[in-house]
Amino acid sequence: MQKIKTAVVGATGYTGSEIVRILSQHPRVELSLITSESRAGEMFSDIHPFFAGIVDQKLEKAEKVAQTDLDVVFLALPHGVSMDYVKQFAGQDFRIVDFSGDFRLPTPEIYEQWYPKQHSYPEGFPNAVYGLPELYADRIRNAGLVANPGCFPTGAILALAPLVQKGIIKKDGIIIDSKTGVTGAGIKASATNMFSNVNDNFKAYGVKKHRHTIEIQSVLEDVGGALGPVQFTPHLLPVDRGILSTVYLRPDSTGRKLLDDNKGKDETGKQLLESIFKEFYKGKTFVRMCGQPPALKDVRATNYCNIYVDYDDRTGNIMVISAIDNLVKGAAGLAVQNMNVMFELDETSGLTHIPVNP
Ligand SMILES: NC(=O)C1=CN([C@@H]2O[C@H](COP(=O)(O)OP(=O)(O)OC[C@H]3O[C@@H](n4cnc5c(N)ncnc54)[C@H](OP(=O)(O)O)[C@@H]3O)[C@@H](O)[C@H]2O)C=CC1
Ligand SMILES: CC(=O)N[C@@H](CCC(=O)OP(=O)(O)O)C(=O)O
Repeated sequence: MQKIKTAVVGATGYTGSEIVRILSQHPRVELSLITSESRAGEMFSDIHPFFAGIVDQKLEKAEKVAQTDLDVVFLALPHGVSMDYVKQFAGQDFRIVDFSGDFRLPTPEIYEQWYPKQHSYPEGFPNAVYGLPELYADRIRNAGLVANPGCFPTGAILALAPLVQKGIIKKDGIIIDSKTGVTGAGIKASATNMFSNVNDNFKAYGVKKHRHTIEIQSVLEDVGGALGPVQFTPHLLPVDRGILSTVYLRPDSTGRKLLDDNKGKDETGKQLLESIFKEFYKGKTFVRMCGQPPALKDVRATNYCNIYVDYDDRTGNIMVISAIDNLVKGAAGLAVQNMNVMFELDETSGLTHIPVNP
């Protein structure tokens, strides 16, 4: 059977090397090209010795992309850099999955309100499809440019979409509290994420202004209509990988009636909420509804998103807790899942890893 010819641009970084890890074991993929601008000419496995004997392939410059026969190109590049590559590759035969935030938002104007750069390729927006297959598989199937979601938005949107669509929560006052591992910040340690500042420590950052706020808000509004401003706060955990998000919601009058009517009956509020999620994610292998709050190690190094939902009848809050691996379901695994959808493979192809725990 013919293999899908793939390239990874920016393969030395955290998400770039993570997608090389996944693609190198994908039964339907040929890893045709891996690139780096700063390390071109070097062996990938010399830079990342954990690939020794597995991916002993030379890194090329990205200019090699245009000269290579490819079906799909993964751009594992920073925001503000990706857009120039997407522009440069316009009109080529291959399809693109972009890991950055450059094409995730509805318009270039909104992008420029939340990212510190003028967009160099606004013409790319109408063709970009938001790459969350649990919501948009039909759009992704034929897309030329897939904007792979941000890591926080993936966990937060999967935790919220079923209830937003069902229309049983108040549109105002959605609170998302997320905790992430350090690899979310990329391979180059800044003062914020250097060992001595992260180890044995914990703090919030991006308060009131993190760019993922608008990404989460835009997608949820696409799913369920206008919402009041979403409150999103990320925190930096002293762990390598993983994002745990806790979402607090108020049921609206319909939701409250549904939940309160259930008091003392066979089906508790928790079970009622779970049934909404199970219905919404029917047939979606990578979303797992759990009977207990998830832990990061329940999903580590896998494409799973584990979700716990509950109703607290003391406070009247609905709580949803989700866990993902930021490098897999939050980036590289999701990109491969998107590729599987685009090339009409089984969605789980190459993504059947079991979590590493402990
Ligand atoms: N880390 C995460 O958990 C997630 C990251 N993302 C997004 O994925 C993208 C990559 O992130 P991540 O892997 O963490 O980042 P890293 O910093 O780890 O890697 C970025 C890569 O981009 C390359 N690069 C940097 N600047 C340039 C440039 N000017 N031209 C060409 N190549 C360049 C570097 O390669 P070299 O120096 O070898 O050329 C490096 O390999 C980002 O857009 C990020 O926001 C999305 C979801 C989750
Ligand atoms: C720890 C840390 O710094 N995390 C990053 C998450 C980046 C990410 O993965 O998402 P994008 O693709 O949108 O950049 C941050 O908060 O900016």
